[in-house]
Amino acid sequence: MILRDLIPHLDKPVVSGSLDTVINSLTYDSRSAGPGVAFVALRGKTADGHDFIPKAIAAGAAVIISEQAPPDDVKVPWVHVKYSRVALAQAAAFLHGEPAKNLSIAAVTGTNGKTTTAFLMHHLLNAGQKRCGLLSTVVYDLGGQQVPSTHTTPESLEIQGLLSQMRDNGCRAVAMEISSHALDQHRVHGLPIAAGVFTNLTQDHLDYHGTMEEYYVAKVRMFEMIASQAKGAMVINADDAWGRKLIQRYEETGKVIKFGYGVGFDYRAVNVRYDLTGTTFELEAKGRTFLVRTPLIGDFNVYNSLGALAAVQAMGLNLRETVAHLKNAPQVPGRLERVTEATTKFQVFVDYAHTPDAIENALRTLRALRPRRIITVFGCGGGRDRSKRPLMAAAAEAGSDICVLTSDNPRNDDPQVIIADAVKGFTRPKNHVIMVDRREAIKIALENARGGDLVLIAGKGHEDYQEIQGKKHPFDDRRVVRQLMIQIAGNRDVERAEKQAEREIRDAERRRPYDR
Ligand SMILES: CC(=O)N[C@H]1[C@@H](OP(=O)(O)OP(=O)(O)OC[C@H]2O[C@@H](n3ccc(=O)[nH]c3=O)[C@H](O)[C@@H]2O)O[C@H](CO)[C@@H](O)[C@@H]1O[C@H](C)C(=O)N[C@@H](C)C(=O)N[C@H](CCC(=O)O)C(=O)O
Ligand SMILES: Nc1ncnc2c1ncn2[C@@H]1O[C@H](COP(=O)(O)OP(=O)(O)OP(=O)(O)O)[C@@H](O)[C@H]1O
Ligand SMILES: N[C@H](CCC[C@H](N)C(=O)O)C(=O)O
Ligand SMILES: [Mg+2]
Repeated sequence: MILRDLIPHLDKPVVSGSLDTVINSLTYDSRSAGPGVAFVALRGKTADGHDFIPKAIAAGAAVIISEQAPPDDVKVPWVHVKYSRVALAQAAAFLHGEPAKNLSIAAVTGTNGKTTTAFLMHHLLNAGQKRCGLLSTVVYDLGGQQVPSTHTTPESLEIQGLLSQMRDNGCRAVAMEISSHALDQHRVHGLPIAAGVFTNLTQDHLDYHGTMEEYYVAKVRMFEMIASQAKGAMVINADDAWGRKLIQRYEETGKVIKFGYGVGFDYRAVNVRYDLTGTTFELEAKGRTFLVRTPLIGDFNVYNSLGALAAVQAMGLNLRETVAHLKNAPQVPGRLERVTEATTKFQVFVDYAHTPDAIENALRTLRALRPRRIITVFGCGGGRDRSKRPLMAAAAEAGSDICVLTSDNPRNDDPQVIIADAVKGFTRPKNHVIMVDRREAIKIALENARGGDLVLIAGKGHEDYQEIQGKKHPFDDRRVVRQLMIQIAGNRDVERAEKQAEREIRDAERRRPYDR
């Protein structure tokens, strides 16, 4: 494209230089600027892209897009805009041929349940004959082709590139998680949302947003986007206090769909029952009652199921058929994923609970399975909201018989300091063990588990690494559990135990593949 074609797609740009300048691609990182590339200067949390404009020019950048006016002596074509993150989203959409125009977008935001809800919507849309892509914390699915996920919601430039590949692969819909960071940083600017789900809001990311109110304000942006569109459904958890605030704010738009357990909600669950193999409940919606079965367990997965069902129904799928498809929902990797067989003496679950609320919910769900005791292994992430650490410990202690406090991803923090922060949340000194090394901590839990017990390994879910001092080391809770179980059962040959664990993992993945 040439600069002239791009200009009408940006908000009030002030342009200097030749409008016939050719632009082949965009970047927001000076290190990948070069001839034919337009460099967009973003203000970041740790650096300011404007400081790197001279570097981008030295590398041969074709155009600069910036929140600063050009200096007098500059020779490179320059586009001065008010918000460069918005300009990046607009330019990326144009460069990729506006892929969102060909895709129906099912979005989900909230503190917990985004990945699970996105997986469910992806599964239901695919099963309902709308070939569907997926943007999630766990994986990006471009319509059958899977690529590793870098962010829950990547930068707008990456989003538009991924959406264009989905479109080219024949997708008609996409299920995507929208994080509060993405909303705050305009990563999803301009995307038309057919249905947007709000799961809940509880403490997380206060390191970034400062207060719960600010965190909520970021989430509101997704609903502001839907409110400003001609169409679109707002699917909101009406049992959540922040959800009710959203409902009040948008009720008059006529776009709100309420879900939860409350009487009179548009999608309401009653008579919920669950066991190790799944959950059954009655759905009251559209003046009818449907018997729903899902392989996901727990009350919170009832919420995730309700949100997903309501969203895809609002997007035009038949509710009765959709309810039937929920039976075959995939295991969401690392979300209450049972690593043991139903016949094993004690059960082990791996779960991604890394907030106080998620730990509380995961433990309440597991307690309802009536185990003899619950042993919980958990840690807190480094480089993240420090104030959630003691709250996570308090939630773990309240729901467990024994806690093994260990490391999650320490990142650049000192693991001992993280543990010291968390320990402050414990009230009963005798019910916890501290073991910094996560593998050893899991071993302690497994060695101490007896018949009828249940072990929860919380925090890392699907992650296949542990980040220590900026370096990612291979570490997958599910693999580690399998290896240790084999070793504890008598096969002390570590190499053979690892091989056997790999075979078991392959078998488990064959039995319960996630949607492809
Ligand atoms: C806190 C946060 O969201 N940071 C994101 C942000 O980085 P930043 O603002 O810190 O960027 P920066 O390092 O200050 O640099 C500013 C600009 O200068 C540029 N730069 C920098 C150096 C240089 O030599 N040249 C140059 O041009 C950078 O490319 C950037 O454009 O913008 C970057 C580019 O888009 C993101 O990659 C980065 O995500 C980081 C890696 C991150 O960890 N983000 C997490 C917290 C996040 O976004 N998480 C949410 C999920 C949370 C949840 O729901 O649980 C997510 O959606 O994944
Ligand atoms: N609706 C829900 N309400 C409360 N807790 C939930 C809910 N759904 C899932 N959880 C808990 O939160 C954990 C994370 O779930 P999930 O990955 O679906 O959320 P997420 O919002 O995508 O998280 P992240 O922002 O970190 O990617 C789960 O492992 C489970 O313990
Ligand atoms: N999206 C979350 C994931 C946290 C996962 C947990 N394992 C940790 O490292 O704290 C975050 O980036 O804060
Ligand atoms: Mg997620």
